[in-house]
Amino acid sequence: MKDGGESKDQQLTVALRIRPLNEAEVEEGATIIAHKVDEQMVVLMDPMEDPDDILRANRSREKSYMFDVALDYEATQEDVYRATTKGLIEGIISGYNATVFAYGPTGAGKTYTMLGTDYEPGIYVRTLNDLFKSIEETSDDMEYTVSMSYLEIYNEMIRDLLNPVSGFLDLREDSKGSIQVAGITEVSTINAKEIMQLLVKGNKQRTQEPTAANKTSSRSHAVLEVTVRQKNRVRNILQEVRIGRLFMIDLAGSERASQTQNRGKRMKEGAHINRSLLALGNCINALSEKGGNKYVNYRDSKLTRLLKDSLGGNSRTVMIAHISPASLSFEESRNTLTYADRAKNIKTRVKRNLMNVSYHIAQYTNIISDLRSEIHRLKKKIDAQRIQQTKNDKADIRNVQAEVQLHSSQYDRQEMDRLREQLVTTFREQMDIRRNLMELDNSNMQIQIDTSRHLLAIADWVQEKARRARKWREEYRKEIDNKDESEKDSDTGDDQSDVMEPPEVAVAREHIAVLVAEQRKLKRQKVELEKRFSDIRGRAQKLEELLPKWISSEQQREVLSLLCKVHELEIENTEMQSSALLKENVIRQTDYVVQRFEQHRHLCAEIIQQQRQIIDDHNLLVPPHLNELYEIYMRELEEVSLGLTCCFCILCIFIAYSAVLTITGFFKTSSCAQRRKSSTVLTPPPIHVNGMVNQEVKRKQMLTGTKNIAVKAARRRSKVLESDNRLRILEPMKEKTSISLHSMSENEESFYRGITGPSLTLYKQQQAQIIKHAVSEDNISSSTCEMGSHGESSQTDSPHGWSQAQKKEDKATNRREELLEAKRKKRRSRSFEVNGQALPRPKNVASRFQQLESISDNRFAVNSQSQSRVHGKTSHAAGKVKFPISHHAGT
Ligand SMILES: Nc1ncnc2c1ncn2[C@@H]1O[C@H](COP(=O)(O)OP(=O)(O)OP(=O)(O)O)[C@@H](O)[C@H]1O
Repeated sequence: MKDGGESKDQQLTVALRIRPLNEAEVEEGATIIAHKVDEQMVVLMDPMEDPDDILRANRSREKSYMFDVALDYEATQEDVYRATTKGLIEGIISGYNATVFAYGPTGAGKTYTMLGTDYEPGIYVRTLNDLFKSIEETSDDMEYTVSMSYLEIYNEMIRDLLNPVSGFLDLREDSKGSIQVAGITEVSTINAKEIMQLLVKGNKQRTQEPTAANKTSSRSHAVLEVTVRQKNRVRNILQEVRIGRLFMIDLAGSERASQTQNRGKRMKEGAHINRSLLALGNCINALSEKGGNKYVNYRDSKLTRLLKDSLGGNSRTVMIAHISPASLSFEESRNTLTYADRAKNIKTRVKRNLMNVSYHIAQYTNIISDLRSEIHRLKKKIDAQRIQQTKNDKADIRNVQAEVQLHSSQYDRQEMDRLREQLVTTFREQMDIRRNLMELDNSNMQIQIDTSRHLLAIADWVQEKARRARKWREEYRKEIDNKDESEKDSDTGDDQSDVMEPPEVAVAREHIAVLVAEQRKLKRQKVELEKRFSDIRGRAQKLEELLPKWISSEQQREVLSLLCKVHELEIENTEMQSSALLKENVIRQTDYVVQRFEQHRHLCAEIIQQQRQIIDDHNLLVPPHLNELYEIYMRELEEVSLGLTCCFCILCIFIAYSAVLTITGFFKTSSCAQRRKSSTVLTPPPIHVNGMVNQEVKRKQMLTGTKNIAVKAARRRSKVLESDNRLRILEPMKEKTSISLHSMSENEESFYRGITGPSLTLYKQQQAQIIKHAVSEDNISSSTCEMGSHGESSQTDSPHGWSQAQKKEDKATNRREELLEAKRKKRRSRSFEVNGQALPRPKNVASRFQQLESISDNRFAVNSQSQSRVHGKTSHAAGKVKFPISHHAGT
């Protein structure tokens, strides 16, 4: 399912209805305390107020409330319907979700509003009538299907009101996060009359008991769901299916035990009702809080779980609050008004539910139906042939032999019919399994997409945390600067930025765990299905082999083989559909991967900027090739109004840049100097070079927020790379890293020796390991390594080494380019793989990958050139370069 258009925030509409005073209330001498002042305002007066009581004069509990609509005893059912629900119908038909729910204490008139009476029908009937009218008006162009379900939540259990014998049902959250009632009866209807009959039938099943507060008190929450699916009759290439859902909910009334005088079973019901309404109240409270990270606990009751989308998700929602005007109900009315008042602040985010069904899939369906009619025709032909043959046999008196053989041929025919039946059954079974496998693949894809969505939410939080940590550090640094030296020594500077993880992130983690479990389950199911499929296929093949033995005429044989062919085609057809859907999902999955790269880019940019800031702030001298890399990075930023592809190549530069920082131990050294200057030290992330972490750097890293972000970023980066090996991101990285390692000159090495002193041995060991790893993993990187090292040695060994080295470098660059081109070709020809299945690569994804590949390759070329330049420069300018050692020594 795809989102249709933009989503927009929408405020919950709150209406208030005051019912007329009833006989019982009049008998008890109640006065009217709730008044409608105007179309939107109501006033509730305190019945305890005594105008002559001077002491209470300033403690008035009279209060006025504003709502979207205010209705009193004068309002008819039609008025209520028009003011609250009529406006939703157009939206439902266009594919929006909507909810109308009646809220209020027991006996306040909720069922009257929603269901009404035979003479004064309520919102259910009026809405459905109008809905069908609208459908009829547009049915020339549009094709509609309407289905409905009706359930009640009684004592925290769900009952199907259209099929009460089905027992209690469970609520399940599907992979898209929307709540479904497992096993609920969904009746497809074609007209309003039928839906009304179903409604009446369902209502009879609803739990209703007389209580002291209401003779026909509903002891359950009733939920009527109507789903409208709409699609254009004229077929387009991309056919849209709009799905609008309407929930109409008649809640049970909140009640006070004293008022209802309930005992035993009734009291238990009341407790359940109150519990779920309390949960609803809590959700309303949480949702109505403005700003901040609000956590809404929908899980406390079935009612709130079911209303999740209506309250906080994708739905236009109308709440009709009900109160009695009687002075006896003051407390209940006040509570209801307070909740309704809060509910006004709730915002939902509505979007149209569109499903783009590729018309090609519809075409495949047409092919299937064509094939079916072909099968039908062929079967008829077989029968006709059989009759004809029998007639001929009887008419031809000369063929005495045929009479003799009649028995045996009849036996043959029976046997063949049996065989044919078996064949058809096995084909049908195969088709079913194929379809199930297709559905499993789809669900699996959906799970992967959802997992990515949740991972993104977690990644967002990690970034936010890093931002907060940075802010805190800056403030802390400022504070430290303001303090004098003695205070600095005593101040340990505990990190105050450690903030609690928001509930959404915890929920995202929970969801991921659930999704992983679900994925495992699907995998098991798939294995089973595949096994069954291969068994059935084997059986079908055996049957096909047996066929010719039982067939008496050539014509019949042909017909039957055609029949088989038809089934084969049908199977192929299903496979095509499956692969089309898979491709669509792969595209969506790729979008998520791209999003994740985008996030990485932001993180990388931040780290680079921060590190650069430190270098600038403290006038640190950096090795020239590092500067070179930084320049390329900055150029890259300036050049383009960065598209997606650039985030990838910048990420690569960042990796090379950080790898150089890490490998050279630059920050190790500068951090020592830094530490003496200030208490805040930032270190680069431990970069995974061909899967290894520079342990020395890791050990030296200070306990700052940067470390956490960097470690997480590195981990995430390596995960992303693993997960999408099609991008072959590691190769340019490896190449870059190995080049940066090997293109280091003797001078540079001595420079590092000077800086790092004792850690040089360790650094050399690591370097050797990295190179070994790179060589064993990739031919290209190994060849570049070799080339790099040759260039170096000739450069340093010979006095005329520069020109020779230059030539060798050029040769090496050419060789590298050749190898890359070969690799690129190989990559392009490679098929697009999903779950081990080879698929042709979809056009737009292929072009996106090509962009990424070419940029990464270009980047590599530029980078390797720049490396060569750095190489040359360093050896020439060795005498001029002022290395950080002087800075270090100076400090
Ligand atoms: N606006 C109204 N006009 C006339 N009668 C009404 C109105 N509202 C409610 N009533 C009557 O008041 C009585 C109680 O109403 P209703 O059963 O709808 O209350 P309720 O809020 O659904 O109660 P419960 O939560 O106990 O089910 C019914 O007899 C109903 O006909």
